[in-house]
Amino acid sequence: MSQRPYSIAAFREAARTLAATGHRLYQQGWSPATSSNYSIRLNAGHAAITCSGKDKGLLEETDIMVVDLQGQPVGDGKPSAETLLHTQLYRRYDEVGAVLHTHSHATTVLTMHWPADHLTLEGYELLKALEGITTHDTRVTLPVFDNTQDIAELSARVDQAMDQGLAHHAYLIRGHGLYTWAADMATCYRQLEALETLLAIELDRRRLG
Ligand SMILES: CSC[C@@H](O)[C@@H](O)C(=O)COP(=O)(O)O
Ligand SMILES: [Zn+2]
Repeated sequence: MSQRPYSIAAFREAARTLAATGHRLYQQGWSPATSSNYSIRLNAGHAAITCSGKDKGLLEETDIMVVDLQGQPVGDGKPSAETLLHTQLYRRYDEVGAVLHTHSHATTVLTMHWPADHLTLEGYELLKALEGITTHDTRVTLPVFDNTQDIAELSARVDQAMDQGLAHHAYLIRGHGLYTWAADMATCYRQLEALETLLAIELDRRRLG
């Protein structure tokens, strides 16, 4: 009998956390129409991730599966179409323990209406919700990558940008959404909530002119 390459207890806890996270993010309006994907690292070589095409407002523990860090399924299930954007982060940074991806109104309008390849958040107290930031007197630059259906190609572009020192807490994909990552899900959720709130504020401020 072959042994699972991860702890079943760790998987069950991750599946519970991911399902609850989906409910919260759906209620915020940041994960509509089956969009978004979420993951938690299980160990050095595996992550629990949402299966593809699931309604995040109704997400269940059975909608979570395991992939290796090459993005290959371990066991049954069809992993998120964007799995490689998660595994790129887990492979690159040993300290990353959770990844969240959302499709909010604000990230979509900001990246579709303004053609810039980055978006800057500066001077906001809420930036202190991001890992490692201790003052409002700071600037966070989020790279904006053009969207594609070739996720392997996009994950290579993200990796190259990180080689150049870009993308410390999060990045945006044009007309698509936000990816953010942190050491654990509580930190990652806090960071996501801060970023989505600040991006909605940024959109309002630009509308006001
Ligand atoms: C339903 S449109 C959104 C998808 O194309 C995709 O961007 C997404 O976030 C969800 O894909 P999934 O394969 O369910 O993880
Ligand atoms: Zn997406």
